[in-house]
Amino acid sequence: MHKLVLIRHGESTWNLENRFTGWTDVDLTPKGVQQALTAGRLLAAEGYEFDECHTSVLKRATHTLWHCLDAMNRTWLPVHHSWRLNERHYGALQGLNKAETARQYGDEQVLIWRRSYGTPPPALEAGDPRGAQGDIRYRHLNPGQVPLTECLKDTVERVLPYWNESLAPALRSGRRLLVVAHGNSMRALVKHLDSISDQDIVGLNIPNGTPLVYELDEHLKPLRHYYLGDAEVAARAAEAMVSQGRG
Ligand SMILES: O=C(O)[C@@H](CO)OP(=O)(O)O
Repeated sequence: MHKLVLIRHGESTWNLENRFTGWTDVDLTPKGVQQALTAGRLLAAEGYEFDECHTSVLKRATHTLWHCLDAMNRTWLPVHHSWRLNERHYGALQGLNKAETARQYGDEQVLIWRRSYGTPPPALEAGDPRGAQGDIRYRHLNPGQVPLTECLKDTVERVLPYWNESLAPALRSGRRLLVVAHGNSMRALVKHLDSISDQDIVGLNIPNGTPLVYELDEHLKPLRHYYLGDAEVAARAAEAMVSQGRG
C-alpha cells in the first residue's frame, strides 16, 4: 500500500481578507503558520515519515511546507517545486473581495466563478500588472502556459502531467510523499484520484492546514482517505469556505 499526504497551505493574508488570490503570491498569517506547525506536529505524533516533498512556487504553500517540516524535525528532506501545483489562476477577480463581488454580481455568478468545472472567471488583460507573464519564476514556460484565467478544468489539465510524470512514478517506486498545495490544485488532484464527476466536484471544499491522507493500492487507486486531527474542525472549516462567496 502507498500513502500520500496532501496539505492545503495554512491561512493566508488574502484568505483572512476574503480576497480572490489565485497566482498572487501572498504570505501566511500568524494563524496560518500555527496551522502548518500543528500539521507537522500531528504528522510526527502519528509516526509519518516522508522521502520527498512537493509544493508550488507560491510562498503560502512553500512556507507551510517549511513550518510543517520544522515541526517534524525533517527540514533536510528534498523539496521539489512546480508551477503545476500552483493555485487555480483567478483571472481578473484576483485581489477582489469575494463577498463584495457577490453583492455586485450575485451569489450564483460568484459560485459559478468559484466552483463550476468549465466556466473560467473573466481573464486578466495582457499587460495587467497582476499578470504573472514577466515573473522570473515562470521564465522557462511557453508564453501560452502562463494563464490569464483558469477554470478548474484548466487546472486539472496542468496538474495532471505533474501527477503522471512526477508524483505517480515516485509513489510507484515506493517513495513516501508529502504534497503541500492549494485549495483548487488539490481539488484537481482529488478529482482525479477519486474519479469525482464534473458535477460533484462543485461541492468539494478543502480546509487550510489539515493533512489529508490517501491510502492507495498498487495501481494507485484510493483504498480510503481521511483528514488527520479533529474531523469536525476540518468539516466546519470546509463549510465556512462556502459562505466566503456570499454577499
Ligand atoms: O482565492 C483563491 O485563490 C481560492 C483559495 O483561497 O479561493 P476559492 O476557495 O474561492 O477558490
